Amino acid sequence: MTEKNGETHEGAVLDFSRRMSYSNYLSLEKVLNAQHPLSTAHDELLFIIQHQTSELWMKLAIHEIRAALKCLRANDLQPAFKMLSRVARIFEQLNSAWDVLRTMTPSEYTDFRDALGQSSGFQSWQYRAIEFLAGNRNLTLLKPHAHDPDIMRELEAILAEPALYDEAVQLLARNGFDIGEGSVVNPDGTRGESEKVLEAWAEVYRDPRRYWELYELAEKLIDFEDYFRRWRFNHVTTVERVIGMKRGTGGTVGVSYLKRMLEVVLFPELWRVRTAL
Ligand code: HEM
Ligand SMILES: N[C@@H](CC(=O)c1ccccc1NC=O)C(=O)O
Repeated sequence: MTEKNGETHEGAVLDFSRRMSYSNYLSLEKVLNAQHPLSTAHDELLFIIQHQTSELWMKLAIHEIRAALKCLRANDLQPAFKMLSRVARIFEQLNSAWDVLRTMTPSEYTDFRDALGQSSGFQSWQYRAIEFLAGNRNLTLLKPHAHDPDIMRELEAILAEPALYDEAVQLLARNGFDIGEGSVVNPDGTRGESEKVLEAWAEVYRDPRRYWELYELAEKLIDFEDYFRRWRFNHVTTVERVIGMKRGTGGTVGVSYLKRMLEVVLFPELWRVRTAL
């Protein structure tokens, strides 16, 4: 094939003056011009890109969880399984990404930490959205977003709907199990334990063949929480490695706060059922 400038390359289209190109389709102009370091420190670009890519993967996780919720509500479990598997894989991707950030030493981080002011991952609204979607709903954590009506609307819309775990427990009810009052929500938005919900899951786990879809759903949720826990663990370990026991820019005590978050359980009866079998 001959292009009008006379050059060819393996039949590839070479003239994009009037066609949609790779960059056009992906809005790379915007994405690749969205890194604005505030210092001259070499590692600040790593820090920014690490967070931006994490936020992009979180955007996809939110998209998948919301779609999975719709499917569960419609008793359409197979597509929900596929989406939940994808969410776990996204977290696996986020977990591997810590290896890149860990190449940054404490001295290298100190070179630009002051430039971050009081900004912190604590203010990641997409991270909160994922926690809220899963079922961990601490309303105090809406506060850092009170100044932004668009984000507040988005988070409140998520809070207005049942969470992933509520949908799973409702599915138990629709399959004839007695779930009592359903999943227990503690005053701080974390999940407590219901004996009835535990007993229902125990029945499912005692006879997986009979309740295969509920069993598969439970295992998808456990998989998701497993990867989510690994993310929290990688985060706190990286933080300790980089800033030790310093207070966080977001105002918390730092590592001790993050260690406490390791104890949060998203789907309590699904973990306890293992002991009950
Ligand atoms: C050197 C790297 C990092 C350090 C030193 C660090 C430090 C911290 C600290 C100290 C906190 C507690 C809140 C505060 O007071 O600031 C925090 C929270 C948080 N960080 Fe990071 N972080 C790092 C990397 C990341 C990355 C790559 C992400 C990915 C998006 C992230 C997301 C978060 C989130 C979501 C929270 C809130 C956790 C919660 O409330 O449970 N952080 N971080
Ligand atoms: N909380 C961190 C700062 C930090 O890590 C951060 C700052 C701005 C944007 C994202 C961040 N990442 C995770 O918390 C610190 O105390 O050093």
